Amino acid sequence: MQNLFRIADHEDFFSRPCIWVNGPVIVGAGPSGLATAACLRKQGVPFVVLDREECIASLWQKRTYDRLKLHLPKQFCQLPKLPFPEDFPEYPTKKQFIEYLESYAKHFEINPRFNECVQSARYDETSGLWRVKTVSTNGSTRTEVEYICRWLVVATGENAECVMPDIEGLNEFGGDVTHACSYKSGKKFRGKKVLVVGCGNSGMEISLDLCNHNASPSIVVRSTVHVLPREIFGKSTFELAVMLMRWLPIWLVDKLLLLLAWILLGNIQKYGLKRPSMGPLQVKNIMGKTPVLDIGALKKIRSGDIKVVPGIKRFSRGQVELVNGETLDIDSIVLATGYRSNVPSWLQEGEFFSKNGFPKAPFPNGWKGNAGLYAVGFTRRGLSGASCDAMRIAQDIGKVWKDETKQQKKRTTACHRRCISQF
Ligand SMILES: Cc1cc2nc3c(=O)[nH]c(=O)nc-3n(C[C@H](O)[C@H](O)[C@H](O)COP(=O)(O)OP(=O)(O)OC[C@H]3O[C@@H](n4cnc5c(N)ncnc54)[C@H](O)[C@@H]3O)c2cc1C
Ligand SMILES: NC(=O)C1=CN([C@@H]2O[C@H](COP(=O)(O)OP(=O)(O)OC[C@H]3O[C@@H](n4cnc5c(N)ncnc54)[C@H](OP(=O)(O)O)[C@@H]3O)[C@@H](O)[C@H]2O)C=CC1
Ligand SMILES: O=C(O)C(=O)Cc1c[nH]c2ccccc12
Repeated sequence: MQNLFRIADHEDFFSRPCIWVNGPVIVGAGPSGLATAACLRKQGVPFVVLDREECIASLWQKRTYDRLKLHLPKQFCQLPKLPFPEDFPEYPTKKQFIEYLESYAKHFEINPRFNECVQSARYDETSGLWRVKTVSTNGSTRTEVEYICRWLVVATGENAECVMPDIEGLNEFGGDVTHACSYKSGKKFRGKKVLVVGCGNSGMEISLDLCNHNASPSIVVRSTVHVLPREIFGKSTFELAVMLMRWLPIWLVDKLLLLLAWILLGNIQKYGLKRPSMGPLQVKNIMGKTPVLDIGALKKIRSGDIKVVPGIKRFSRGQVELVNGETLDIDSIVLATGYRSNVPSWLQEGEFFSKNGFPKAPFPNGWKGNAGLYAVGFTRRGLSGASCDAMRIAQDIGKVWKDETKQQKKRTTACHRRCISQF
């Protein structure tokens, strides 16, 4: 590793080794971190990528179910500078997407430092540098390291932690309770009555998967939900929306989408699926809540194979009591209650990021903070938003890098910071 070196005489109180990074530290080796690293590579800027897991794209490799496919067409999901292979289908499978990400990392020679969980990062005013502390564990051995760098790229994602709801009686339930991030397939739920809590894309697709494995799912819809067909007259709904957005205001695109959804799906409210008063794209933009792109759950709801139930009042042993007073016997619970950012738990900064772990400035301005701080993949616009951020960040850092390299060459002075040394 050429752009790292250990500052042997600079260890802190707990003899945590300090490592100088020549170039930015990127926290997270998911699609966002990989895209940023690839764009930096193209600019000739060295970098270090850190990830808490032992693989790239850990969300996709370890925390998603088997039947998952990308739900936006492939052209909206590929990362910068290396398109998907031509033989990929319109909606690549999770396996194909992971294969693509692996080859992407290889192509751009991105070798993350795995098993490095960032515990804190703070900007040191005196030195003008970022101090990034990590912990790695190997069995009972715990190693702490501090990385020191000039630029910090936050790429830990919108889905870093699972949201576990605090519902009365959940501890007394007694049966199997799984978060969507640990759900793999409906195989082990065959013949079981399963309560799926949450009706986003995860809750809907898991309910469908449970049906396909001969389980009996009930899905909790506690508030409202936008369901759209994944395709409208053979064309991707998302693609259609992107096209319409070029000419029309968002509220009008929303009205058209809802009209088309009504023609194709009919009135879904009669099944317990009440729509928000705001349109689907506006809800996504303002609240960050993704509309459900239906791939078959609605048909099962219509046929009664998936039962829609209102909010939960409380759980008791083997049972759930709903807000309408109904009580259901259930064997298992799947919590498809969503995810959250973990940035506030480790980044010691309050100007650029807000308390919810997202940049305060909305898209397209949430990628650059002060003092060399950047964020990639917090746009609520999926993989295409992450690609946009990555290109902007690499260009921004690349410009400074190139200017300084030019100046250094002119002066022909050896710069300590830029010296290429061995770790
Ligand atoms: C089930 C599911 C399906 C999706 N499908 C689509 C889709 O079809 N199209 C689309 O555009 N978007 C989709 N998304 C949105 C999703 O956000 C992106 O696909 C994508 O994974 C985001 O990439 P990311 O790199 O920003 O975050 P992630 O993929 O979550 O990667 C973040 C990485 O940071 C690491 N990390 C986190 N905290 C730390 C820490 N403290 N220290 C070190 N490392 C850390 C994690 O281990 C992880 O590897 C989907 C999301 C989910 C949950
Ligand atoms: N094929 C694909 O590409 C897929 C993509 N995804 C993406 O992953 C991201 C995360 O999706 P998802 O995991 O569905 O999370 P979401 O945040 O989209 O949905 C969470 C759901 O849980 C509900 N909820 C939360 N707490 C409770 C509670 N206490 N009681 C009842 N309901 C509750 C929410 O209801 P409320 O709205 O009332 O708060 C909401 O319906 C999204 O961007 C999604 O598009 C997910 C799956 C598949
Ligand atoms: O799948 C996701 O989570 C996404 O964020 C992809 C996405 C971005 N913008 C959208 C609008 C409608 C449906 C999905 C998306």
